[in-house]
Amino acid sequence: MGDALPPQHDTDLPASEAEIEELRKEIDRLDAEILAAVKRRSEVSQIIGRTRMASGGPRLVHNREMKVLERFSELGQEGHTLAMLLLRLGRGPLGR
Ligand SMILES: O=C(O)C(=O)C[C@]1(C(=O)O)C=C[C@@H](O)C=C1
Repeated sequence: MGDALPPQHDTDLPASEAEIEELRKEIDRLDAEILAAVKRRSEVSQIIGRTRMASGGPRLVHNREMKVLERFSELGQEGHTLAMLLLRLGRGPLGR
């Protein structure tokens, strides 16, 4: 990941045009990975939810949701928002 590039530090000069191009490619690759992971996460979450409800269980599991929120809280308030969105995506169209 990014091993063709020199180490980057906050004090470095801005990246060259060529480096910007490489970095944008890295962003494009990361976005594709993130999108695939979010789609899969939503599928898995919906499978669990449907299975639980089919056997009479609750739609939501509070302590699991707390764990997800905690996990993303290292990113601060935006991490909390991101975790909430992931949980909403997992609920599917009926859960919003
Ligand atoms: O872990 C579960 O039991 C799930 O149903 C998954 C999940 C999630 O998306 O993380 C979704 C809904 C629940 O309220 C808690 C967690």
